[in-house]
Amino acid sequence: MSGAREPVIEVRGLVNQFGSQVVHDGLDLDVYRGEVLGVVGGSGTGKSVLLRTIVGLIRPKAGSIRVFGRDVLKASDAERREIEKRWGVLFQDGALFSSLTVLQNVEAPMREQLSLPHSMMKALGELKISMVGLPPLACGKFPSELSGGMRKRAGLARALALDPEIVFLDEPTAGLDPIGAAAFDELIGQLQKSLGLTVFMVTHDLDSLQAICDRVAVLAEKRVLVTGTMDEMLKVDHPWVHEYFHGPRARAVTA
Ligand SMILES: Nc1ncnc2c1ncn2[C@@H]1O[C@H](COP(=O)(O)OP(=O)(O)OP(=O)(O)O)[C@@H](O)[C@H]1O
Repeated sequence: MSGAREPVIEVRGLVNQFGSQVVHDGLDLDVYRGEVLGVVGGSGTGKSVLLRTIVGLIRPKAGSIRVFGRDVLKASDAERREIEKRWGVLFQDGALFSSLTVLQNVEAPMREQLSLPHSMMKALGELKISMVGLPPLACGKFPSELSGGMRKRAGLARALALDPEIVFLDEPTAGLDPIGAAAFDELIGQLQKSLGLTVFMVTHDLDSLQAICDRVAVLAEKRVLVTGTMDEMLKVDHPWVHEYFHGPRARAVTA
């Protein structure tokens, strides 16, 4: 993680509500440039909703979200497009277009955002696909022809299509076997270091937290209850945090 703590995402007083259900109530969070932040919390605490709100898929009821110092909720459409070019998102299921090949999926954000000759997009797409450890043969395959792990990698290649500064990952290792999950963690860690990425990662995976996260943010009680390193999490006196970081699964990871 870089020494200067420059916040690239600043969330303040966020309120999200669906009908009578308040999911976030005054949530604050900073994400610093170059860090890998793991976002954890019990099921339904609003981790995915937080990610989706930051990237503009959910409009919050109240609060402010600054990304790269700009208020994304008040940005014009043109400003938003400029900001969106600077991040990539990997959704839980990869969210690939099923009717497009892997290469066409990776080219899609380039077609939308850049005006480049097709030969250049193809070359860049192939580069991203190799960066995530997929063989060249994968370029011409459709998502349905890939394993779950390969689909995640293809989704990651698409998230990297525009050379983003921030990557948002929603439970990237969910559904992978432990070896596949460890390999995916290693890939994210390597890419983060070599590309200097800031990573916002929603996860349930204690191995991922231990392996690649610089800091952890715990969602509970409709807000970010606490942030800190894994070591700091061990000292937090809160029932859910204690159970999560001291439970049998945690002991196996931190031992
Ligand atoms: N578009 C929506 N409309 C209505 N309710 C929603 C919507 N999106 C999410 N919710 C509700 O908001 C709450 C938080 O959902 P979210 O998916 O963020 O949880 P999570 O912390 O990511 O959970 P999990 O760990 O189980 O994936 C849930 O109760 C969910 O039903």
